[in-house]
Amino acid sequence: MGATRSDDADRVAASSDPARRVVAVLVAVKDLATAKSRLAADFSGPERTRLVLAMLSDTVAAAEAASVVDSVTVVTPDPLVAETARKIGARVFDEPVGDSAQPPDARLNHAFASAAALLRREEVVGHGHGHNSAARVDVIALQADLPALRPAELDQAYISARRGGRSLVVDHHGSGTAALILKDSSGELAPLFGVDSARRHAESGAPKLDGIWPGLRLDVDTAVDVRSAHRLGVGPATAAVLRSLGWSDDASATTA
Ligand SMILES: Nc1nc2c(ncn2[C@@H]2O[C@H](COP(=O)(O)OP(=O)(O)OP(=O)(O)O)[C@@H](O)[C@H]2O)c(=O)[nH]1
Ligand SMILES: C=C(OP(=O)(O)O)C(=O)O
Repeated sequence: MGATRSDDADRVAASSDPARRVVAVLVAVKDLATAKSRLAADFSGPERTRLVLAMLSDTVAAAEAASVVDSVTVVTPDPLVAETARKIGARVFDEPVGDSAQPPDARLNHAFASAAALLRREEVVGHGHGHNSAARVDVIALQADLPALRPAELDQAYISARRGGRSLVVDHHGSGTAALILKDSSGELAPLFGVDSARRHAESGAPKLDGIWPGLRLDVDTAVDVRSAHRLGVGPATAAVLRSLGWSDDASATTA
């Protein structure tokens, strides 16, 4: 949502441009009680909650600042996540509290798939107002825990994504998916997040995008990842939480 794309004049222009594509970022966050369990050995429950919300805030802010992005939507069953997301300008899709018999990855993929389908059914992305049947919606399903994400990384990944289907940004481990991009296609997002998702997304036809995007690829799951992100340079919300936990800003990079 770079400086000029989100104002009213642009929306009017967009509604009269049949070729214009709308780019919607979609972020999924599970309930805070179970989020980031792999950080439990290093951070208390309340610290994890603050960290998850801060990383979400920095991820959403960076996505909102990307020039190619028109809207950011957070899909979550958690009211505090929803409140945080709204405060920073994201839309929220409330997800029904999951069926505990359903495997966690299935819940996540269902949340992404149904939110993507809903976004693409809407005639106008933005705040759901207006009538722009010509709008075509591209979807970037993005991890919620990318505190070192730079807007330009997301711009470059979207621009390099292939048209007519899905593309994949592999995470820093090489096994997970940092982003799944559906561009200029009437096909489905068909998300396959979960263990080994990079391989499964690739095998299902999504090419892996090349690019030096350390912040985009650095999804934070473990304490080692927190340290890597801190060194790379995290956004202001995450920096504030880590500072409050005694982490020195000197350890983090200062480059934008
Ligand atoms: N909306 C929604 N988001 C989910 C769901 N399951 C996982 N997510 C989100 O998807 C991303 C990856 O999920 P996981 O790696 O399973 O969970 P995590 O909280 O990051 O970390 P761990 O608990 O350590 O596995 C995180 O942003 C989660 O919050 C779900 O059922 N619904
Ligand atoms: C669910 C995924 O992420 P994580 O690394 O957070 O488990 C994934 O990469 O598909």
